[in-house]
Amino acid sequence: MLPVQIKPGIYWVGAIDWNLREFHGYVTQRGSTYNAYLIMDEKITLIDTVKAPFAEEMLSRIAHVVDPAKIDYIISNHVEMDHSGSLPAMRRVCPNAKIFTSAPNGVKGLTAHFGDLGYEAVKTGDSLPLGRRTLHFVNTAMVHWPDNMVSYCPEEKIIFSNDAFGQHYASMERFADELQLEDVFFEAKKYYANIVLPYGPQVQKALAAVLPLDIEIIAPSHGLIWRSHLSDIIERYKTWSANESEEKALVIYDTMWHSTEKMAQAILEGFERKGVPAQLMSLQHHHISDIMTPLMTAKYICVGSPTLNNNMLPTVASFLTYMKGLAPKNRMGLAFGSYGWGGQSVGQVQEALTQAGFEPLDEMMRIQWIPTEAQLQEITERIAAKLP
Ligand SMILES: Cc1cc2nc3c(=O)[nH]c(=O)nc-3n(C[C@H](O)[C@H](O)[C@H](O)COP(=O)(O)O)c2cc1C
Repeated sequence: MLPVQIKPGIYWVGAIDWNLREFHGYVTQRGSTYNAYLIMDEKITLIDTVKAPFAEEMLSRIAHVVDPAKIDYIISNHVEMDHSGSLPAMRRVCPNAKIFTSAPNGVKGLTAHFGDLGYEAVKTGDSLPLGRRTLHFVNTAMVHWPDNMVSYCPEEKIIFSNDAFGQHYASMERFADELQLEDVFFEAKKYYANIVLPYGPQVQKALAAVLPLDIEIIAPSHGLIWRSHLSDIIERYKTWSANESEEKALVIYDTMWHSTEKMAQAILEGFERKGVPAQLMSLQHHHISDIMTPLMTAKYICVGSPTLNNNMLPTVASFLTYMKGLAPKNRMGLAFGSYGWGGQSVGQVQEALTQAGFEPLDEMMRIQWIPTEAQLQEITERIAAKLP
């Protein structure tokens, strides 16, 4: 339970949630961390806290540096409870510490969650002198809640970016460059796809406000800290926030008796024929949050469901609802599936893709009962014919 010094006088004092596997519907195979940071200055300052059950872990790390009762300032960059959940515990330990949060939504949100712990409102342009250092606040509303803000320390060139640039990744290492970078980028992509994707314009606004700053370290509130490869993660955020997709395809489906699966394979072959990288993703084997990662950068999204009691399968409906909420843009969609008599599922999938704003790649593809070889070949040819 040791703190980690990230710069002289600045410590990571967060908590490691090794066993976290589910985060409001997002599968976190690698666990997560809740990152809180302690700045030792004339005003001893804590940036964010940790999820409530981890308050003791955070306090024990702080205690290695300073008596937690001596903390003067607490900055709450984000109301969500994985970062604010230990504010009541901190209030008990240091009753006179000032808690700074965004105006007005940070104050409103923290009050709704924890009652009036005594909050001081700050907004973009405000700065807080700590002694040798200062903190500057930038409101980043809707990246990804209305209250979000980030805190920047110009003397140290550190931005405490809260959820932005974070990843769910439990490890003893604190810096991204201490691990396999591709794994960290992958988790950052999964995080963006499942949490931040609906807020592209707000991310771009936040990037415009923050990127002119002189930054050496990005210290997010989950996962690894960026002290190198800053331009790599920033470039990814620019691409993801612009909803830029690649010539790649996903064929996502569920099936009861494998007919829709055969159609999915035939569609996959169509992409293969035109050299478009494609991935087959069965909803029986892939969690919807894992589908979102490749989906975020794939242009062609094909979704298949057989008909069950006049409806699409619940797994497909669940995926489509989740995807619609995350609102990927600039995509082409295709609905397909097998049926026995009414065959309503395919039209329902088609409607969901239209509602999601996807342009149709082709007419929906419906096959009664078991597809024949000839029908499967026709599917492959139709897909190939539609591709550039
Ligand atoms: C429990 C059950 C309910 C079904 N309900 C419908 C239905 O309401 N309408 C329909 O057209 N087909 C219905 N079917 C038939 C399936 O859609 C058909 O068997 C289809 O080929 C299955 O495709 P799959 O092999 O991809 O699962 C039903 C099948 C089952 C097993």
